[in-house]
Amino acid sequence: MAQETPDIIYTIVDEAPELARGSLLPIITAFSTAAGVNVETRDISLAARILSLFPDELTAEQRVSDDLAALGELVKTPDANVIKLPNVSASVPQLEDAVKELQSQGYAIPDYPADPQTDAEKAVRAKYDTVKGSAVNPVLREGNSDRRSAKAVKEYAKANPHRMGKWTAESKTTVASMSGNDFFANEKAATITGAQVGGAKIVFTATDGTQTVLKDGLSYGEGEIVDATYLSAKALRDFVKAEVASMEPGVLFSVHLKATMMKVSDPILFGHFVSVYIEDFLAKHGDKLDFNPNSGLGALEDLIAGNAEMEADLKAALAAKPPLYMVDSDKGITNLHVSSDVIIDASMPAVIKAGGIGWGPDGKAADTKCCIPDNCYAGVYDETVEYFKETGTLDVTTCGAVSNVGLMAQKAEEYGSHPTTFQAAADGKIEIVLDNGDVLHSHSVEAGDIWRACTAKKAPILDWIKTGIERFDVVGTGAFWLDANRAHDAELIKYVAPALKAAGKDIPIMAPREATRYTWVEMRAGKDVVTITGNVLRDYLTDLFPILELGTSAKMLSIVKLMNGGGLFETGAGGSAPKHVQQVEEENHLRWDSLGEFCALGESYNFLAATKGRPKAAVLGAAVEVATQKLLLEGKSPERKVGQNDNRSSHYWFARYWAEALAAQTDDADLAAHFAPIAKQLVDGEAAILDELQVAEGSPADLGGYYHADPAKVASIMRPSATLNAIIG
Ligand SMILES: NC(=O)C1=CN([C@@H]2O[C@H](COP(=O)(O)OP(=O)(O)OC[C@H]3O[C@@H](n4cnc5c(N)ncnc54)[C@H](OP(=O)(O)O)[C@@H]3O)[C@@H](O)[C@H]2O)C=CC1
Ligand SMILES: O=C(O)CCC(=O)C(=O)O
Ligand SMILES: [Mg+2]
Repeated sequence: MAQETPDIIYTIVDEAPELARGSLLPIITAFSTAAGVNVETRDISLAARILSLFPDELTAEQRVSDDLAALGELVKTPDANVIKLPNVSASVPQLEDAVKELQSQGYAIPDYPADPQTDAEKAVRAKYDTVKGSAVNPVLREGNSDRRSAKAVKEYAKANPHRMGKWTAESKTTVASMSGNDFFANEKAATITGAQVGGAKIVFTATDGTQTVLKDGLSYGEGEIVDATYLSAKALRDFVKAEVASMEPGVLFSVHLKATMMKVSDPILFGHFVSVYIEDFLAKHGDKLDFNPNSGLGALEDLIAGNAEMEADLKAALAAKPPLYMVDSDKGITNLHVSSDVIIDASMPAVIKAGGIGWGPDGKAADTKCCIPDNCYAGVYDETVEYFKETGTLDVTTCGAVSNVGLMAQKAEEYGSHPTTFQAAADGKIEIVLDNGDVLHSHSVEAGDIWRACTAKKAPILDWIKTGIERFDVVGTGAFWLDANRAHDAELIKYVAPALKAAGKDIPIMAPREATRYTWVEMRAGKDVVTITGNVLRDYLTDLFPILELGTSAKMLSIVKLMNGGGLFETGAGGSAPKHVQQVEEENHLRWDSLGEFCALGESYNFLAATKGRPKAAVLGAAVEVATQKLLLEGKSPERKVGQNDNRSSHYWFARYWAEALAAQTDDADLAAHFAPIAKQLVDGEAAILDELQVAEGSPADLGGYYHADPAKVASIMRPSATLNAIIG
């Protein structure tokens, strides 16, 4: 890292937002420089994170610094002002692809050891495990989450409703969950106090008495909520079998998990769905193949490619089961292809937005059974599905805005649990043993069961309650989503209820299912509603409501108020839209909407102005807001098809409106004088610029790599207008 902390750090990431950065960041940098604001980048892409693991294998020129680790330190300081774009949370197949790509580019990094045997392989695997799954967000999110739509964005969505599928009472779409023995049912929780404060370990004791320390060196503080639970593998398999057996004709089968964030537990859950679905095939060929069902059908197809008998048997095994919900029916990619393809926070809202519809192997829309095995949060989707069956499609022209305040800081709750999640190697018990000798939690488990421990620390809890109350005061309607009948939530309520009483606030506390219905009813009546939730619901709800209200969660403003005073401004609430990259490769049209980036940028300037006394940053921020509103009103956001506005042309309009707003403002005469001629050039150059941006559209684009694209190629694809480049300078 540079000696001095930059005013603003903009992240280098992957996939569509990274392509968008290629065109947007030069504009941001040029405008910032004019106001004396310095913007630097830090690379948190999957490729960079992989390369930073192996300095010894790389040449001096190839080595990259561990920017994520440096940022992880920065966010603990008041100086942090980071704009964080969505990045890939890699599944194992994605990680393997990225490694192969880097090797093909001449980086001598080791293969990903799928089944490490030697110590050397185990060491390599341990390194790769640190970049697997959701490995960035938990490091940077040293604060709680505040996500909402900017007023202009919401008003635009009401005036320009997106397409929605029709909900009818006859829909056969359902949500199916286990009847017990899941994480929800088996949860135990306690709040650490007095002599319990201090170290702890997690110990597995097999039925024959042998003990294994699964995790040592844990440390719990005063007031920290610690919970533990497990999900029975046997109960899960029984559930999957029963749900497959009870399918109605014409309905698609699907499973919705979060294998990226829950990178230890959910790939295993996914694997059970895969192995039940192709049980006939595995019974016949399983022994001959080195196949781990957790990797999905995509990996199996690769493994048996060219073996006609196995290919035919796999086809027959799948045909013997109900039709699967498809990720991409044109390409034959099913729900069970790879665990990172169907991510619940995006996939369930997509089904609901479409009117309870998924796409089947025949490419036709159909009702869908959505399996969400664990009951902790499945009720949110079940209640939503039932609510829409009863009440019909949401009217986006009249509904209110749903915002969220989420407990997230310091790896709160399930999303911090991967280091303390284990699959039981045999029958026995798993316990959390405190240094004072207390057994905090104990569970009897069977081989294969998935056990996990989660924590929520006191300071983040108190900050979350305070922020929740503040937002409630602004919004006027809302609730704390906590279930008094769930062990963890009951401990949290012991914080929330007294805090509400002390503050004299009458904010309801409701279990997720009840709160879901309450929120739909109120927002449908036109009221704005704030949902004050834990970490998982923060993630789920900030996709669910925006995807229905705004068409996409990419348009959300996503602020992380860091605990030590800094600011982290995430762009949107959604992901990195891999489909958008494919479209660029095929026909050089990027439909990624940078609205989330615009919102984050405005906030970041305002934060800089407020915390560092930088009035010029405030002028930039105010002008960003004016430009964003105008862009929406003038309909200059990206559209889906070649020849329409795309990401690049929308950035041109953004730059132009931004320069015009800076030229027109009267708070800073120097900036007005600087931007007046730039605004004029952008106006005069309109025809030439739009023409130059259009030229290559419709033909394939070579990015020189997927995870590690060639910066020169990306720059030339994303900045094809010489006229615009000359003006931006
Ligand atoms: N904060 C983070 O870092 C996050 C990262 N991810 C990562 O993103 C990847 C993809 O996840 P996935 O679940 O497919 O979700 P995405 O949010 O990437 O995509 C879902 C769909 O939402 C629409 N969409 C999303 N963002 C935009 C945008 N800016 N402009 C226009 N449309 C948009 C697209 O619809 P359409 O195709 O119809 O245009 C897209 O196909 C994964 O690798 C995941 O790990 C996911 C969530 C958050
Ligand atoms: O980190 C991830 O994998 C996803 C994060 C996410 O979906 C969110 O915060 O909304
Ligand atoms: Mg999310």
